[in-house]
Amino acid sequence: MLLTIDCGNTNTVFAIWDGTAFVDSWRRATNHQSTADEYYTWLRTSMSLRGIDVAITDCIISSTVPRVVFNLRVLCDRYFDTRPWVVGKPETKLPIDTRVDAGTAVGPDRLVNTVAGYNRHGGDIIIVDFGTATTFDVADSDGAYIGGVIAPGVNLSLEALHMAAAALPHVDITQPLRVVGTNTVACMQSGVFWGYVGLIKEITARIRAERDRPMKVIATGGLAPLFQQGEDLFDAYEEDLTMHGLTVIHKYNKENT
Ligand SMILES: Nc1ncnc2c1ncn2[C@@H]1O[C@H](COP(=O)(O)OP(=O)(O)OP(=O)(O)O)[C@@H](O)[C@H]1O
Ligand SMILES: CC(C)(CO)[C@@H](O)C(=O)NCCC(=O)O
Ligand SMILES: [K+]
Repeated sequence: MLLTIDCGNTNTVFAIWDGTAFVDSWRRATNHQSTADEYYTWLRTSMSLRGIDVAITDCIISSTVPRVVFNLRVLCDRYFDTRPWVVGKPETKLPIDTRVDAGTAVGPDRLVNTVAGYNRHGGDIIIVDFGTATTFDVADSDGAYIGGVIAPGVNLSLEALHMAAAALPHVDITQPLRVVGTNTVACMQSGVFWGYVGLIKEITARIRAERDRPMKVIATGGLAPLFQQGEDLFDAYEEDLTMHGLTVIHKYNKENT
């Protein structure tokens, strides 16, 4: 069985792939101080709580936080007796090209999303991922990653208002009924929600114009469904896109090395 690990700046998701489907997945806060022993104890407990007793033989990691990779490597080595594939490391090959400025270290999550999007939908697509940051990744007609856009994440935008302005509270994102807020919380939610709808529309329209061709927009990340409500922003929403990409990259490396 394959263990796929997607480590973002906020959350780390572990999933088990049986070659055909995901058996289950678990999410925890990203913390570079977590040790291999802590990961293992937590994972074992999480698995047994769901009645899952399978042997992990392979592992692949995508991490936007370089510091956590060390302990995840130790986890794989000590407890699963396997050397993990780490996306972004030279020994882990990608089934797509990367055409960006020399010296650019593209976030592994963005490369994985592009692999997954191309695998499911073919080329000329835009992938929007609502994580800590909101990223737009552009795949060429041959699936190559050719760049994209990085915008502040939805929760980060709300948090920034709270952090910087003494009178602005901590609020959660939701779709406001009206644009004109009649209280502080509603005003903040309106600014971020409708501002984001505009951001998504404008950026995808400009990418299509710049590329001068039709392009499908695939969304992933926990907050994507919120923005899809009543708006025609995405052609598809795929919750498991990053995890799917990890399985594709793992298969590619198993078959080509
Ligand atoms: N309505 C909502 N309001 C606030 N948060 C939400 C809502 N719906 C889903 N979420 C959150 O969205 C998050 C989805 O996680 P996702 O993996 O897409 O990105 P992340 O974990 O925030 O960022 P990163 O991957 O960069 O660590 C979850 O933490 C979930 O709690
Ligand atoms: C943009 C984030 C934070 C999104 O998770 C991540 O992909 C990252 O750290 N990227 C590095 C810079 C880049 O992708 O160009
Ligand atoms: K993510």
